[in-house]
Amino acid sequence: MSSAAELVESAKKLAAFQAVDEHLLPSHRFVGIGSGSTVVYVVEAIVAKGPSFYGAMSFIPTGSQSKGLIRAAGLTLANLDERPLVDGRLVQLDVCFDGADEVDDDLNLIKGGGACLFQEKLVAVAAKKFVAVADYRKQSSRLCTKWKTIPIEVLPLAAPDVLVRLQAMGSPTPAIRTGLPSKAGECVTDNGMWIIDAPFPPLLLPKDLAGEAEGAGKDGVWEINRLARELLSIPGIVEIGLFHGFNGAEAVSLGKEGQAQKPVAAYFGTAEGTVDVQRAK
Ligand SMILES: O=C[C@H](O)[C@H](O)[C@H](O)COP(=O)(O)O
Repeated sequence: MSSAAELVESAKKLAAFQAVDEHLLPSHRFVGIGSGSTVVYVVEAIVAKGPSFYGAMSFIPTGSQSKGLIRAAGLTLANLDERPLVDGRLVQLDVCFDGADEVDDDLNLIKGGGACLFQEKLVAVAAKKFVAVADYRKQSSRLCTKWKTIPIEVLPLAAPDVLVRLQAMGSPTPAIRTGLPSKAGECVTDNGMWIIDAPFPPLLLPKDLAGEAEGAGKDGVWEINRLARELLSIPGIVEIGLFHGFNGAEAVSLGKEGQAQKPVAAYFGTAEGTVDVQRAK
């Protein structure tokens, strides 16, 4: 491995270990495990705590890679729909750890670089608390600055129409993701869908509009919440890789438990060997 690649790997590991140390408690029973290369270290950090710490916990995967990680580590696997009912409702996950492709100033995320966004969102919204883990390359003030496309999971049959609709919204070159080099043809998700990567100019935060709500989307520049709503209104789009809105703590005060997509904190391993923690204000 080159030294640049080693720096990135060690940054991911530092972030994951600190996030697990600060957010996983021995009293926790249901823990979401996201997808991607950083989450590998989350599982490593959990295993390092020993069976007396994690033995009573069940781990909920966000896709087939994550399921494999949980199994290989010898942790107890449970599917999202297998949580017990309490007062007629599926019990919430205590915490969920997941990676991100880009994180903005307000902890909105782009996810789906590894085509796992749909189950990731289902697990994130089922958790009381979502914690993002990443390396320094993922931090930016506005989404679509460094990671320039939004991954969108679509029904294959609808993909050509969705491409046209995205172009009409101002995404210049939306493209169906290929499975190359490992698979000829389209990238097929864990849910049997395809991914469209749709480029957009850097997204505005609600605070950028300062009362000019009608300006959202003007001149092809979108405010994040409005763009998310518009994308999800397109028939054929199953889910989008924008994680936005509010976090678990805010959901409680808003009376919207079970709808929180944003992390309460993002942990970024740095190239200097430290961890930069961005917490919700
Ligand atoms: O589809 C993949 C997921 O959203 C990942 O969590 C995201 O791409 C970040 O992955 P990594 O930790 O490999 O950068």
